[in-house]
Amino acid sequence: MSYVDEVIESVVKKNPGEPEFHQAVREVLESLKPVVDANEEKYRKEALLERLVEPERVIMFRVPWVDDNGNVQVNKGYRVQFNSAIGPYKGGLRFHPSVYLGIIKFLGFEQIFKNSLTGLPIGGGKGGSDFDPKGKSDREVMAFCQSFMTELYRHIGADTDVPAGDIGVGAREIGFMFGQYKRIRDAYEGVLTGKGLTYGGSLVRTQATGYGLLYLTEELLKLNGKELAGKTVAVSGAGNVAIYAIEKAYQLGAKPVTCSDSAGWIYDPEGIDLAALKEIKEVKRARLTEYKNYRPNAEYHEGKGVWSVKADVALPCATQNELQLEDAKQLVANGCFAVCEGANMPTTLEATEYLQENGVIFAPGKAANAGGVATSALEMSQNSERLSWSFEEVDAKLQGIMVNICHNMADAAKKYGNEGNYVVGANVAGFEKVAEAMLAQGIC
Ligand SMILES: NC(=O)C1=CN([C@@H]2O[C@H](COP(=O)(O)OP(=O)(O)OC[C@H]3O[C@@H](n4cnc5c(N)ncnc54)[C@H](OP(=O)(O)O)[C@@H]3O)[C@@H](O)[C@H]2O)C=CC1
Ligand SMILES: O=C(O)CCC(=O)C(=O)O
Repeated sequence: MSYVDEVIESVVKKNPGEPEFHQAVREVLESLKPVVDANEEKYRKEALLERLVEPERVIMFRVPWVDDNGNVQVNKGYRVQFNSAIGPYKGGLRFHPSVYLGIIKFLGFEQIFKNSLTGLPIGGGKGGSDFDPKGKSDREVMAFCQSFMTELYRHIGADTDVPAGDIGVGAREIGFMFGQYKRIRDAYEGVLTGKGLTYGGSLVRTQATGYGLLYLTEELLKLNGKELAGKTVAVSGAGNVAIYAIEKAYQLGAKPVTCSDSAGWIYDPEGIDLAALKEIKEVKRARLTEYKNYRPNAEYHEGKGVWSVKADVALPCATQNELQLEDAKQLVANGCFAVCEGANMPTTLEATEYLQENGVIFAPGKAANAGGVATSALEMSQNSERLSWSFEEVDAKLQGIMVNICHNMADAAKKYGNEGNYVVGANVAGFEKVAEAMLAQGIC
């Protein structure tokens, strides 16, 4: 059995009941085989892969809070500090009822390579809770966030671990958590990113993941002799990533025609009405059923279905494993030629293989959605120097980072004989720096 297969087998055995974590490890390690084969003796001697797949620290805690009826509620809280070889742990917090340890571990593991790809000094971490902010009052969300931070504060810090948002965690939640950290620690520091602009946030962070996704998509299409302008785009999700992906798609001359939430999806052949979408999701925090009030001619369907629409480019921006083999088949049959992942691991392994085998340009999330965390790292830099950069300056840096990621993953794929396989390219390019740093730092 190869070294890679041995480690995958042991991960499955040692981490039972965590299929998303197994999936993420398998995707990364399988594609690293050429690099691992070339360095097997050294890596085995140092147990490099065994250390890579084991988080440096896992923190799990109780989060008690009182709801608006005076009842005590209890949620689970997590922070997985996965790898600090190249910098302080960095990665978002997810508040969603589906959260359990396996989800946080898969996200933390992905984050190691994504953060490395940005070229910035940030390690990999992730956290969250099974708390569902949907339908809760602002006071309930505040009570939860304050309780969550009352435990988390002792494990994080501007130079140790810097959380940010993810599903269910936006500016409101970050604000409540920042306030509580400051109060307990008596320290005004850049301990979270995605902060509001009045208290240390960075311009462009709100837009960064969606914008970055489109910057990378445009560059990757160019590399493949195609262009984004004039193309029809299918987007899933209706949250932070999806909204700003749609905004930048318009700015780059494309036409986004779909979006979705966990209840249903919209097909608007005239192009998604961005102002309506922002009002429904960012202001009213309402369901997509409301979209018909703004655009009576658009279609609303319950359940899943975004990938059945005819589109040139698909941008999954909702959640893990939302694009499955049957969806991939529909996309290919409808002439889709590029899939770039805005969400983390939205495409199953079988669907990814099918898309690649059918000549679809496929950009994995750890490269395509790295603009969010990259801009978070720019927020950390601004906090450290106690300065704020202009929108244009941060946006230009973001664009430069995404273009670099695109070329680095394409070059790495080519170097290891897998030209055009950007899954291999992104994993190899992200891994090489982390591996070198881990080897240089000894057994730790
Ligand atoms: N925010 C960021 O900077 C970054 C986010 N990502 C990834 O992008 C994805 C989206 O995150 P973000 O936009 O921030 O999150 P949001 O919470 O802002 O939006 C998530 C969207 O996806 C939908 N969704 C979430 N879970 C499910 C589910 N189980 N089934 C169907 N739909 C679902 C939500 O619908 P509903 O409202 O009905 O729940 C919502 O429309 C995630 O995979 C996240 O990890 C990656 C890099 C950075
Ligand atoms: O901005 C960050 O620190 C993290 C963003 C994130 O959660 C992600 O990249 O998946």
